[in-house]
Amino acid sequence: MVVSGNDRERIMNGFQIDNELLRQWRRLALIHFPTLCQPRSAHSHKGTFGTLGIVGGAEGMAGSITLAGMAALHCGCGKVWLGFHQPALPIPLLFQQPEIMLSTANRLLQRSDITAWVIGCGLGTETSALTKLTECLQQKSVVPMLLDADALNLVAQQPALLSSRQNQQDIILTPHLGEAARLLHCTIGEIQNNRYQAVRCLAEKYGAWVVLKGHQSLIASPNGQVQQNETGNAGLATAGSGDVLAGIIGSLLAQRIPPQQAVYAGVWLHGAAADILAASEIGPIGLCAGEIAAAVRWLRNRLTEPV
Ligand SMILES: NC(=O)C1=CN([C@@H]2O[C@H](COP(=O)(O)OP(=O)(O)OC[C@H]3O[C@@H](n4cnc5c(N)ncnc54)[C@H](OP(=O)(O)O)[C@@H]3O)[C@@H](O)[C@H]2O)[C@@H](O)CC1
Ligand SMILES: Nc1ncnc2c1ncn2[C@@H]1O[C@H](COP(=O)(O)OP(=O)(O)O)[C@@H](O)[C@H]1O
Ligand SMILES: [Mg+2]
Repeated sequence: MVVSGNDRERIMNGFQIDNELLRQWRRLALIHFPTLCQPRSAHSHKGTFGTLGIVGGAEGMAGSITLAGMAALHCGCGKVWLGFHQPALPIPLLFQQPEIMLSTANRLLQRSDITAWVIGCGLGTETSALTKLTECLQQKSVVPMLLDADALNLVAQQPALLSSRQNQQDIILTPHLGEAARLLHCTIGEIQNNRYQAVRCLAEKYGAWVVLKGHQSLIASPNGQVQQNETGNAGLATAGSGDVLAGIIGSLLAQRIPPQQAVYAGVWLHGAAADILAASEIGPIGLCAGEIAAAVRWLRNRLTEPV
């Protein structure tokens, strides 16, 4: 592919982005998420960038926890521990029994180095998951926690699960329209027609940050302030892109970025990565989780360069 010689386009690692757009994004990031624009110290080590604990990956859904973990590392956190399913150990399917998975999650819960949690990627909804979720929520060390997918479905069944948590302000919920409808006990159509009211209602009901995912996702703060995200495209309409978002936001939380920055930055990076891919030779159709995570990494590195 012939690349125009002027400074408007730049091909790096297979990604292309208009330099003026990149300058705009850098200026926006410097204002709204300045932490993302700081280059790394030469003396950093993996502990510098925090540890994300991910609980999920129930039988048959190991992919979701792996996608979230991969995305988290691409977005810069130092370590990721997966509870329930250890993809590094090729556990044959027959060994993916709840008791084995629970023992893995129990070991994870004992760790003292976890700086943020993601609960729910493929959590499944059998009672052991509920037990695990409850224990995670009541963790003595109150670190930020993102709930996605089946964790949201469990909270929809048992709203009191969240009330046990001391500081709701460091909880992030990331429902798509289907999960939001379950949380609000209404139809998807009602959510679709009243997105701002729905996301605000969820944030106030649970006292948490809420991302109502979809085209131009909405983000509500615990006190009901709503912002609309302007990045992203329909290339994200593929299975796993929500798990990747959970990994991205979880990664930023694990890096000790405050929830209000981590939520906005995570949703913005996720959509911007999809926009980079859609504008490249790849095109918008069928973006896969690995490409989105790689584009997030590429963009994070560009944001640390001078405007
Ligand atoms: N590789 C793996 O292991 C993966 C595992 N995963 C794990 O699978 C679990 C189930 O997650 P899930 O989102 O696939 O199913 P679920 O929440 O029951 O939604 C289906 C229902 O809701 C609707 N609906 C959904 N989205 C909507 C939207 N945006 N806007 C509107 N409607 C929407 C949808 O509508 P329909 O398809 O009927 O049009 C249907 O009615 C979860 O734990 C997740 O982590 C996945 O992450 C993928 C990769
Ligand atoms: N048409 C679209 N435009 C922009 N973003 C989209 C679109 N469709 C889906 N997305 C994004 O993709 C992700 C889908 O999340 P989710 O449905 O939970 O996926 P999964 O559970 O399969 O990983 C969300 O972040 C959502 O905002
Ligand atoms: Mg999902």
